[in-house]
Amino acid sequence: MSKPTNLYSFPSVDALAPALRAYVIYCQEAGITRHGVFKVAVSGGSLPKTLAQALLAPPTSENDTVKWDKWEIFFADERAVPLDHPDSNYGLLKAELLDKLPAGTPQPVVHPIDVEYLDDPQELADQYEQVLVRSFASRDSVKLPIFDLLLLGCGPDGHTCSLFPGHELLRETSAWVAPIEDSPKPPPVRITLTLPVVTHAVKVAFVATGAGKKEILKDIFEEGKGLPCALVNQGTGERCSWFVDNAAVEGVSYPRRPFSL
Ligand SMILES: O=C(O)[C@H](O)[C@@H](O)[C@H](O)[C@H](O)COP(=O)(O)O
Repeated sequence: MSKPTNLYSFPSVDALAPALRAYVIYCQEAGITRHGVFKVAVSGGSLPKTLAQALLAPPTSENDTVKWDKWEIFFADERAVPLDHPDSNYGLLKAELLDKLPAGTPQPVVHPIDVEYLDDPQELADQYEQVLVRSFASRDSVKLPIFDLLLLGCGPDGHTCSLFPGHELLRETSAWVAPIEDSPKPPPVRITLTLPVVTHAVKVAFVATGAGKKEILKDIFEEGKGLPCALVNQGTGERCSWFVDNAAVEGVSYPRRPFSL
């Protein structure tokens, strides 16, 4: 039986950001040690902004370095829209983070969706799965891709990636990437990593901030209720860490841990 998920709570987003940075750099170093690169997937929503606050801060020591040229960035979920559309998660990450890297920064490899397939969600997902197959193929017997880190958000209904409560996609067992055409959160057509891929990652980090999350965090941490975020917690145990502010966990009885690596 794995140990329980880590819940780290901070007084504010400003206090959370340096811890998130330290955690991401820890995962980066572990990835580089393992296979020379850092394979990370990110969600949309409020995450890219908080991530930017964490990662664009000046380094405080020699070990506190984001090695962008070792990063391979994937999308944990993406909306079926052009890359310059306001709903694009790629566009969001680019605007919030990638475009703000200081001039001369060695660039990460970024894997957006192939917009040629926007009109065919299944093909869009299959093509993105092929991107993963190519990227992870050098690893021994790849039954599932093993991301070094997944950086995820939590929706007010308990969804994560584009895995929504009660949706049949939660029962997907074979695809790595799946289409969804009836997302309750607009826009309706998206692709998403599937639950087996999410729970197979070396580490999973959720970032959830603001009082708007406290009711659902109660459900996720106290009762589970089969919510997608709770399923990730159950499938990953101590490999999963939540970075939240106090407002998001007010009244949640699950024990917080002091942040440490
Ligand atoms: O494309 C998306 O819609 C996101 O990937 C989604 O899974 C998001 O992470 C959550 O909805 C949390 O969003 P907030 O952080 O904005 O609440």
